[in-house]
Amino acid sequence: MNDTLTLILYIVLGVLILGGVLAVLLRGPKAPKDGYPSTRDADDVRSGEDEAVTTVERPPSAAGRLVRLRERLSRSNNLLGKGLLALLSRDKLDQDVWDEVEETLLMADLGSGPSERLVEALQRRVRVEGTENPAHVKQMLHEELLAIVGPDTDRSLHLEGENGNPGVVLVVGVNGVGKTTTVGKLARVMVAEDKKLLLGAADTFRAAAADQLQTWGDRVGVQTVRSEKDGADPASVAFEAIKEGKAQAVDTVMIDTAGRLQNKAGLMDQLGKIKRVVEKEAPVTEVLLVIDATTGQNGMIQAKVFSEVVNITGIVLTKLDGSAKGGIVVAIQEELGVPVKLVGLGEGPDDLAPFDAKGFVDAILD
Ligand SMILES: Nc1nc2c(ncn2[C@@H]2O[C@H](COP(=O)(O)OP(=O)(O)OP(=O)(O)O)[C@@H](O)[C@H]2O)c(=O)[nH]1
Repeated sequence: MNDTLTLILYIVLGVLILGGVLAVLLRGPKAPKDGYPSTRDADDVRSGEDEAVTTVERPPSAAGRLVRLRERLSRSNNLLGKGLLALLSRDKLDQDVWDEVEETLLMADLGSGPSERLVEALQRRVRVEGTENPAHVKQMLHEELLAIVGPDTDRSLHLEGENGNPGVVLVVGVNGVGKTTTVGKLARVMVAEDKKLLLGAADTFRAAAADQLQTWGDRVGVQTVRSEKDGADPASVAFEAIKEGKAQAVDTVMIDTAGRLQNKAGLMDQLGKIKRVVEKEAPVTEVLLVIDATTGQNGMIQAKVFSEVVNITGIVLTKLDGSAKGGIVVAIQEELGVPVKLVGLGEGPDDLAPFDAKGFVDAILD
């Protein structure tokens, strides 16, 4: 009896010990409450980081964007439109009125040549068509302004290359005009069109500039080629970007350049070198000069200097949402003989629109 009791006691004790050992073994290692302070291998993620890594935005297409952004263009430029229409609604369109019309156009940065031509064309039509009816004159103004902005100008962007090369887009302009922002916004447009692209951070003056570009790229899953060294040779970063772009068979490589240059000789050296070095790998298909629309005459001077240094193929006019001087579109095209291809109408990621002459004139006058 005693032996049986002892045996049962031993069995119960054995089961209890075995159960305890199994419970400890099966529980596994305990993770720290706030996650591990650093990653241990490539697939490991720090707590809270997993979402940031996997969230890639799908930006909207750029088609019809000027229509969405028209309100902003109207808001900043409707004083010009209203001023012109008030003048042209006067009972008598005498020389004083025409002088005031010309002054209003000049104030909106249209430039002296285009302002004079526009007034002459209107005067001629009023005389020939023999009417001063405000609605009719408004229609004439609409048509003549549109003619001067260039309704048939080819404003297509050359973003893709030929013969197996990627398209190479250089984005140039002085600092602060919105270059990096424009590259970021344009990258979104291309991603929306299912294009494969790569960014090159050739603005090596500030590490923050490359960070800013990379942030734009990361949001839409686009890689940025950059140098970790401040002040690295911009041409070599651009070259690496093109090489990588070719290896990955992307459609386009977009290069953001620095504008912080002291003088024309420095600018010429740097942009010239970037272009030369890049073209060892693939031809440059588009050189976009970014101009801040709020800088008026200063922007025009910058445009001239850049156009003497590099062959500009398109203008991006930024901050048109904050400028009442939309006439700069005409002045700059006239001065450089290069079309405005894109306009920036806000700080939002999708506030960049293809420039459309009719939409622009409608926004100012209607
Ligand atoms: N309102 C408005 N702001 C804009 C537009 N485009 C750019 N900006 C703002 O302009 C500022 C300068 O833009 P960046 O892209 O950093 O200019 P950047 O030319 O690259 O300047 P650096 O890197 O210093 O050479 C930023 O605050 C942008 O948000 C626009 O179309 N409208």
